[in-house]
Amino acid sequence: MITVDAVSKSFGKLKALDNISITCRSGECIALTGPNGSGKTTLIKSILGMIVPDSGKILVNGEDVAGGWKYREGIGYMPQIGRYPDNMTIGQVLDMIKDMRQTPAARLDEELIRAFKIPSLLHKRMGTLSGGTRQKVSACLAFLFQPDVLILDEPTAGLDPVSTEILKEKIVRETDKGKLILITSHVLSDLEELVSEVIYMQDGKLCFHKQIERLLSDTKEERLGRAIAKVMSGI
Ligand SMILES: Nc1ncnc2c1ncn2[C@@H]1O[C@H](COP(=O)(O)OP(=O)(O)OP(=O)(O)O)[C@@H](O)[C@H]1O
Repeated sequence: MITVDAVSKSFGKLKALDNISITCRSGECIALTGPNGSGKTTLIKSILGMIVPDSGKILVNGEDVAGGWKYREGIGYMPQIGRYPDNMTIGQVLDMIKDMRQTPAARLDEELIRAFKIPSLLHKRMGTLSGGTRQKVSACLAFLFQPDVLILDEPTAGLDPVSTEILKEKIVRETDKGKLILITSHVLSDLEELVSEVIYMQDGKLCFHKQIERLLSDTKEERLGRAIAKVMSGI
């Protein structure tokens, strides 16, 4: 569970987060969406402890994120652009991260590694990978340690259609197991089969946080994109 309580963050005069309060519960797959520059990445980075808010409080599974890094072990994070040492191979990156975490092999989730056929690519150097293969490595790492919370930033960007389906099916399976999954994406058509709730931000403010069925029934729309457009145009 993630609780964001009255969080604000400014960069100079710009309020990137303006008094945001939201609660995200386990077993939900939540779309975090909004226009470019609305504060989504700033919110995610604040949850991950990569940005320190000016005010407010964030709890992840009951732990204050300002209180130390231990809580991060419970979060799998797939960044928009994964950055890895160029001269390491995929195999070395996977081994290094497994070594750092010291998780017993039996507790690793290697389902995506197999589904994306990563074992045949282990010898490839990170610096030579295509954008999509790099995304696959990031996805594998996000799910590897079976975290309770997954934060996926534009997860399907750059993935081919087959890999997108593999990742979407994985997201559904993990949500059904009771994980909390927060996804930012501009590709709403990719999200509508997955998500149970939508958080919409604009200009650093929370515009709404609704269950998807409620959003669709309130707007009498069948498509997520049209429903959001209707709410935001005030119809
Ligand atoms: N480190 C920073 N220094 C200054 N301004 C920043 C910084 N990080 C973000 N901003 C600004 O804060 C605002 C919110 O940015 P943010 O990246 O959170 O938006 P976003 O909703 O994730 O956008 P996108 O959909 O384009 O990824 C933007 O105006 C951005 O320029």
